[in-house]
Amino acid sequence: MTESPIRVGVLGARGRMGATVVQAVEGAEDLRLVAALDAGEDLAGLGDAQVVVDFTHPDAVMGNLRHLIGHGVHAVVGTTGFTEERLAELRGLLAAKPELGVLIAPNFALGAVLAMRFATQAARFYASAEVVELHHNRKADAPSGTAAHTARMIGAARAEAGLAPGPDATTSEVDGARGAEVDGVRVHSVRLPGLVAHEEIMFGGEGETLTIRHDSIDRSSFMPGVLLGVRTVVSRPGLTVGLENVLDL
Ligand SMILES: NC(=O)C1=CN([C@@H]2O[C@H](COP(=O)(O)OP(=O)(O)OC[C@H]3O[C@@H](n4cnc5c(N)ncnc54)[C@H](O)[C@@H]3O)[C@@H](O)[C@H]2O)C=CC1
Ligand SMILES: O=C(O)C1=N[C@H](C(=O)O)C[C@H](O)C1
Repeated sequence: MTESPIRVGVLGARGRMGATVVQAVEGAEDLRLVAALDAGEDLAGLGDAQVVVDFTHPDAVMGNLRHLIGHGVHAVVGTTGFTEERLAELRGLLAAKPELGVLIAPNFALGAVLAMRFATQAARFYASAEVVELHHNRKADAPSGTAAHTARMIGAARAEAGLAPGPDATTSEVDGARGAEVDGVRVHSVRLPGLVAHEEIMFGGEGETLTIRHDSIDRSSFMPGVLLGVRTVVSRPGLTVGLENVLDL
């Protein structure tokens, strides 16, 4: 007996990512697109979607998730802007819906997930680490969700290894020249037309540096991860943050 396709809705369907997800879902035999909504459209239009993919805006995503969880719909979320407070609220909402899954991934590209994992492995061996992320100039948030997630993973690995802050002789600085600090790791954001999504994770130690770089040169790079998320989330209850958990890295 063949299984019926998973019914999928997309929020942010007219955006750069949402439109790409709509195409990817339409091209997958085991998935069926049942709704494609954008800003200003009633969430009732999601109909009988089992899983909703959200690529909207950091200001919109929590409202969408409250609605989805309230209506018993699984969610795969690429939208950025998640803080510990937001994650705690979602865990609270999901506690009342033990069968429901929400997967939030700051980055759905396989290479980006691997780069973060490699960086976490390298972190304890180097005195200093800094992250540079480079994106198209229509991006709303800085630093990128990926860079913030990377910095948090490196920060946790450094703390576990008992590393002191990296040596830095800077005594005078133009505001922002040394980037933003996320969990003790400096993060620098570049915005340029022509770019898609890029990240360099740089480590410095005694007489050497290590650079781990990932480039998404097309938004199709995110689609295998998004589709994997849709297929996985229906049988993965609770809140999962990071595609690395689905890939068992
Ligand atoms: N996790 C990942 O792998 C990736 C995450 N992103 C993130 O996804 C988000 C969207 O990125 P883009 O597609 O480049 O932005 P975009 O601006 O091209 O698209 C966002 C779309 O969402 C719509 N929207 C806004 N509020 C909405 C609401 N309440 N309900 C339904 N639709 C709404 C907008 O009208 C727009 O069409 C950003 O947070 C970005 O950082 C982007 C690429 C990959
Ligand atoms: O806005 C984007 O484009 C991207 N957003 C995500 C992020 O903020 O990390 C993922 C990827 O970098 C593309």
